[in-house]
Amino acid sequence: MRIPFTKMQGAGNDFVVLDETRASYHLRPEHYRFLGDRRYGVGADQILTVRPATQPGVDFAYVIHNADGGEVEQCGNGARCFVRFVQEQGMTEKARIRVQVQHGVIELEALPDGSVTVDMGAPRFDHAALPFVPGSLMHRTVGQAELWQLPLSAGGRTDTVEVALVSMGNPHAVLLVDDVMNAPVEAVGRAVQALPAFPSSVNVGFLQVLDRGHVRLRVYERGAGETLACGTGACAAVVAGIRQGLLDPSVQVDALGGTLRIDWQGAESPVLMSGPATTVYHGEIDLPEHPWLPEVSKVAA
Ligand SMILES: N[C@@H](CCC[C@H](N)C(=O)O)C(=O)O
Repeated sequence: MRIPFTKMQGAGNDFVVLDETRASYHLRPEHYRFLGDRRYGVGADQILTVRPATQPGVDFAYVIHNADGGEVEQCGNGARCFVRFVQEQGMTEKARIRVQVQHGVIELEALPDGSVTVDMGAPRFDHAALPFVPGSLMHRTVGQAELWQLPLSAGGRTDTVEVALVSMGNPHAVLLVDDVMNAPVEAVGRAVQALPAFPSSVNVGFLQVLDRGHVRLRVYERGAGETLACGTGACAAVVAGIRQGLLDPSVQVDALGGTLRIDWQGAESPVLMSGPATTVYHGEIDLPEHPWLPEVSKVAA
């Protein structure tokens, strides 16, 4: 089957975008994995599929798959690219769009300067929302945040890292670091994801606070490995920093691939995320009925 696609990126977090508003391709997880593969397919951190809305008062639905083929609840950078996509394809003339994602409805606004602001909804901290199963893990309270001590074993040694847990619809564990460029992002990210306390795995953010309105962030994503930026990761990291009393309500987040602005007034107020969204190219790909990829090409679980 030959299918059209659009390659997009938001702050370097890259996407294959599919339009299923007129026809459904009935793709299986191995197809998404193939599309996301950088050698055998197109290559992307996530695959976004635009579909018709199934609820009143909502403009579109979109479904998100990680590069490993797993479906996920939410994607911040993807939401901004989604808006650009439906505008550029002439699918809507609205500047404000309501869209269904797996975990609810989010609102997006295309700004005249070409950037997009997304209302990502209120963060949640209850364990069921992540999900997080603490068992006998210890925690302490700093400001309004609970910091959980996670034991990580590597090379015969056990270290402990402290994380704040935030759900932005999808799960995030956020660690504070002094120097994010030299943080062991992959080793610690993989070890945290593998803990039984995170039965659905978790996105792991490494946050360096530069000042009360400016941070650096790297994220080891569930199902994609380290990406150049993670929108929900930026929201979660800023929320975690504000709750620990380290950050003001409006923060510039420098990711490896670009800059995002995150605003949060606390409590039940929504997290607002602004940043770039760019179309890279349009193409078509022949999708095998039974795509094959070597084990070695598997992305992080
Ligand atoms: N890159 C994304 C997040 C994509 C989903 C994430 N990997 C997960 O599994 O939850 C973003 O910009 O938010």
